[in-house]
Amino acid sequence: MSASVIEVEHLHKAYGTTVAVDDVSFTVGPGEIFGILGRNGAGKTTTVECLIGLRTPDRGRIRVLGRDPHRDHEELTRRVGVQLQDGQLPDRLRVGEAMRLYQSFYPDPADAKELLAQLGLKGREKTPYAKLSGGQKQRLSIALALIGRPRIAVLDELTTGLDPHARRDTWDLISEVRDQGVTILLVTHFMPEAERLCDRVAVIHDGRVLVAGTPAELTANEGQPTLEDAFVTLTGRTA
Ligand SMILES: Nc1ncnc2c1ncn2[C@@H]1O[C@H](COP(=O)(O)OP(=O)(O)OP(=O)(O)O)[C@@H](O)[C@H]1O
Repeated sequence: MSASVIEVEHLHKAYGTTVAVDDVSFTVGPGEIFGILGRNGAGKTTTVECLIGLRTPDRGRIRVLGRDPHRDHEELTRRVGVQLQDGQLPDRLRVGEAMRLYQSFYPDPADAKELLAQLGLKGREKTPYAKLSGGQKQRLSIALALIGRPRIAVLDELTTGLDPHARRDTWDLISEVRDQGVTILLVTHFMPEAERLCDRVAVIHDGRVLVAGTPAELTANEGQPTLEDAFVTLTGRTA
């Protein structure tokens, strides 16, 4: 028996001769906001894609809510919300239509109007996806990740492209979502976001976990003033 909602043990994944993930292990507890940090190409996306069943690991064991992401993909799809990357929705799909479409995938979806208002998209229901600004697209992708009332939300580059006001509103929303018991996996290079939101983080470098702990532990262990300084020191040292 384990209390973890996400367990990754000795994950390994290569693309041909490129080893993207090389023996990555970590666990995430219920209601935690867990950050996966790393430079470009570190192996973050590959790790997350294995976690949500989009890729099959070469080796290692993954359990999400006690299930195997590959074998139990369909069941997990209903319980894990994933933020889409830019450009993954049809240009002509309207905001309200996208929300209704995603609501139809889940047994007990959240209220679309309320969620859009929380994300600053009130009154945008009739706007086609292509006519949204970059920040509005980003906020719609967060709304779609949360519409199914997931047990786990996987958020990749949560606030990239958002202005400071929208970013702070989004951070507040994510904190509220977590307070409702949702576990959050946050993939980011934006250290102030990780410092502000994450209970624990893992720094991935060249497909391996360099360190894991609270942002305060990592910062203190490196003797640095901020998580960003600690991150640069840690990942620069091994470059
Ligand atoms: N589909 C693919 N085919 C071949 N190589 C890939 C593929 N996807 C990723 N890679 C390689 O695997 C390594 C890890 O990539 P990954 O996308 O997991 O990193 P990342 O940490 O998410 O990077 P970024 O922050 O730039 O998104 C990189 O060397 C990348 O070039």
